Amino acid sequence: MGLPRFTRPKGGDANCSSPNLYVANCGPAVGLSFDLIASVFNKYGEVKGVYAADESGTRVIVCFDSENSANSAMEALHGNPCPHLGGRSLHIRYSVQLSDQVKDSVQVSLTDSELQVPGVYLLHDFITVREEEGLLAAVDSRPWHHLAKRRVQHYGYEFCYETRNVNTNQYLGKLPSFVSPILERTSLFQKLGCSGDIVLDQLTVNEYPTGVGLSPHVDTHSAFEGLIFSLSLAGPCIMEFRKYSTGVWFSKSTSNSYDEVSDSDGGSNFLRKAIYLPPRSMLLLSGEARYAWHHYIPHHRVDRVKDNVVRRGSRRVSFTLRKVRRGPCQCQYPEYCDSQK
Ligand SMILES: O=C(O)CCC(=O)C(=O)O
Ligand SMILES: [Fe+2]
Repeated sequence: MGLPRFTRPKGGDANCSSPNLYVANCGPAVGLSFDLIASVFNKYGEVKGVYAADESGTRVIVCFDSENSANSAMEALHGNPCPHLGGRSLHIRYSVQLSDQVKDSVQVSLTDSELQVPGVYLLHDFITVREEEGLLAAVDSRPWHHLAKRRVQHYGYEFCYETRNVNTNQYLGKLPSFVSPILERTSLFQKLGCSGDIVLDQLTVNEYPTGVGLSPHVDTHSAFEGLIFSLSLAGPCIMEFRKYSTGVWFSKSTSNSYDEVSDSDGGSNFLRKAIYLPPRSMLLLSGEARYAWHHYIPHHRVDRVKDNVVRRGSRRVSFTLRKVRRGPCQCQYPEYCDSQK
């Protein structure tokens, strides 16, 4: 099923009758499934579909077969606590045409082969649930460094968000032993045809509260070598990949900590793809994906994945494993490369 082509009405549009209703204060983020919402609205006429109105998870579009049905539902349900929807008071308006945000959505792939970004590899269930618990306990027992919207830990070398680089003279020591099994297992990617000797010496642990993402960026070429691994723990997210038509080695965002970003970035001068990263999956960025594509985690509480709406967990923790570069980058993508500027 495609995305709905309706949105919240603005100004005078609110009074225009329509078979489609914009319903606020209900949705998957407050524990009300689309099926449940459809069953309640079905009492007033045939519901053709219930869709996320935006990424909040608390606003939906209910599409009826006729304006009459929508009118009846509006009269009965607007502003009143609804016992079948957790007693919530619904705020309902008639819905109008296609929003930019909906137009802005991108199909989300489940696998690397479906994604078709050269150099992206994704292995599901890279670690077990037990291992995941162990890794989360290990990092939770260590001090977190607070950024504006998320918390981080650095091992091996500190990553400096102002310069987007590492200070190679400041070695923090070997990577902690709790990542050793993961480091060993990265050899699985070689079997997938990903070449390169993998001696990783830098780990950044990111903890994203629900709804927090990461602005579009290319990991600085001069800071890290060509393989970047990212293990997802605790909660899922989607990662979007953008290939800009003109090379920009620095992030599109103005923020140093990768925190601030507008979800809508025009969208016309770049190619967009997205992949779903479930907990315990390991992502590898190599080659073109690592050097020439921006990666980005949209700031969503819920993600649309195929025909499902997937809620982000209460947090997502990622382990990004990289190898610090010792000389200038000599990649094949000079237009994206800070070493070759
Ligand atoms: O959280 C992630 O999976 C990605 C983190 C990332 O891109 C980075 O630290 O540069
Ligand atoms: Fe990154």
